[in-house]
Amino acid sequence: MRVAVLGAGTIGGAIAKALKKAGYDVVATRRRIEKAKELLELGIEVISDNREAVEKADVVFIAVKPSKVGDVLEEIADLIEGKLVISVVAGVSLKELKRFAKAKFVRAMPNIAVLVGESFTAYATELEGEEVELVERLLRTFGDCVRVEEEHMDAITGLSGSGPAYVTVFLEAMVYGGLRVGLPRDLAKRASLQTLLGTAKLLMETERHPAEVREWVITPGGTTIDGVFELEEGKIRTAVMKAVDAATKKSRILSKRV
Ligand SMILES: NC(=O)C1=CN([C@@H]2O[C@H](COP(=O)(O)OP(=O)(O)OC[C@H]3O[C@@H](n4cnc5c(N)ncnc54)[C@H](O)[C@@H]3O)[C@@H](O)[C@H]2O)C=CC1
Ligand SMILES: O=C(O)[C@@H]1CCC=N1
Repeated sequence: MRVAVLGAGTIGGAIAKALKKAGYDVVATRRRIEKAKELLELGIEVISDNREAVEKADVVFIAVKPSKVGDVLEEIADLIEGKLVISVVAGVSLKELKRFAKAKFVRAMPNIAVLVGESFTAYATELEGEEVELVERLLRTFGDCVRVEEEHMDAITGLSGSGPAYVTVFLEAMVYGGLRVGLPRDLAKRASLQTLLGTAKLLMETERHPAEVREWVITPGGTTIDGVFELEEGKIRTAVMKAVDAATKKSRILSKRV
């Protein structure tokens, strides 16, 4: 099966790599081919002609910026009639996509953890049966994947699409916390990262509520409660909720700019 990835930038490049690693034949396009050295080294064909890429492909991923998706779809409209086209473009609805071409569209939202096979990818589509099975086979090469109602896609974008950026802010703050109390940089980073990974794994494997796991850590009168007290004073919960809300709202208005 041959897959075209139009717009092999940050996420498109990650998608091309994941598909190639899973054994798919991948052709990718981007404006400046000289920036795609890593993809070429992996045996991914990189060209600048979207029409040539689509002609050769069974499935097409679109990973250009929201402001470019209309132009790209207009350019390839006749070639994607009846073809499976998966858009990972933030904020652009199935209805918008269908305005440009008669393709079998899927709206998906992965995150940058595609690079390590640990994305959370949600997708919405009107397709059924074997076509959805193919979509899932492709998206599973990125990590976990779930079908959702399209009404959730902007919120998914604001939560898990943008989420790695929020987590890195928190992680960096933890490392700085370690530096502040005198830990060497490497040790502070290693301790913070493993704590994040271990806590995520613990919550996933035990399926416990985060509050319950927090109670396991807080020894009455001990160290953790003093740390948690400071976090609550810094209003970390409202800060994170506001971040997700702002990114979701932005996703909702992006589609008006296509
Ligand atoms: N960066 C991320 O973590 C995620 C991004 N997305 C979505 O993916 C899309 C791309 O985002 P990024 O990868 O961050 O941006 P980017 O700027 O890194 O990548 C865009 C790529 O599109 C290429 N491009 C521009 N015009 C083109 C055209 N006419 N034909 C072919 N290629 C063209 C550019 O050369 C560039 O390589 C956006 O719509 C964004 O909403 C979705 C999920 C996660
Ligand atoms: O920042 C953005 O618009 C894209 C969508 C989700 C992650 N990055």
